[in-house]
Amino acid sequence: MSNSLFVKICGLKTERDVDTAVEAGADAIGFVFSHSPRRVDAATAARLCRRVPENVLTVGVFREEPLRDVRAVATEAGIRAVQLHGPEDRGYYADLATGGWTLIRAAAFGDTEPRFGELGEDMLLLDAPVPGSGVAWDWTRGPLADSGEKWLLAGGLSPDNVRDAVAATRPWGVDVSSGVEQSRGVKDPALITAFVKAARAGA
Ligand SMILES: O=C(O)c1ccccc1NCC(=O)[C@H](O)[C@H](O)COP(=O)(O)O
Repeated sequence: MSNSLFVKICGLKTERDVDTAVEAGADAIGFVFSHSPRRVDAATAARLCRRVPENVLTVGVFREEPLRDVRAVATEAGIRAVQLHGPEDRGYYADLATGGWTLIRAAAFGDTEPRFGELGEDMLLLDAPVPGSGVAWDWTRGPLADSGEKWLLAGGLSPDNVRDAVAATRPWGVDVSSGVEQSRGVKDPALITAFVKAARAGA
C-alpha cells in the first residue's frame, strides 16, 4: 500500500479488471460475494486473487450474510480483508478478527452517525444508503475530515468528481464501483485508470 490516498476499486469480476486496477496503482480491490450484478463466487475470486501482488489488499464484500458463510467464502477465496454492509454487532466483528482478516465496516449516514472504531473495525467506509448504487450522498455531513482515522469515502464517486470530493472531505481513502463501469456490473479499464489518477490529484 502506498503512503498517499488509499484507493479501493470494488466489484471486480475479470482478469482484465484486476490487472487494470493493479497497474493503475490501486491499494485495494474488492470482490462482491452478495447478491449483485457484480457478484463472483469464491472459486473465481481465488483465481483472481492469485494475480494480485502482496502490496494490494484483496477485499471480500458481504451484505447481511451469516458469519459461518463469510468465514467459509473468505477462506476459500483467500482474501485478506472483509467488508461488511449490514447490521453486524461487535461479537460478529470480534469473531472475524480472530481469523486475521482486516475488517472494513461500511455504514451510511442516516438516523445515526457512524463513528470510527465503534465495532472494532480497522477501516470505516462511509457509503450511500444503497451500496454499489452509484448514488452520491451529502459528503459534507462526514465529521471525519483530517481525523487521521482510516475512513474511506464511497458512494457515487467517479473520475469526474473524486478530485473535488477528496479535496472537500479529506478522507484517508476512497472507494468506487459504479463510477468506473461502462454498464452496470461491467468495468471500464480507462475509467479505472482515470479514477486512480484523479483521486490522488485531489489528495
Ligand atoms: O456493488 C454491489 O452491488 C454491492 C452489493 C452488496 C453490498 C455492497 C456492494 N457494493 C459495495 C461497493 O461497491 C462500494 O463499496 C460502495 O458501495 C461504492 O459503490 P458505488 O456508489 O457504486 O461507487
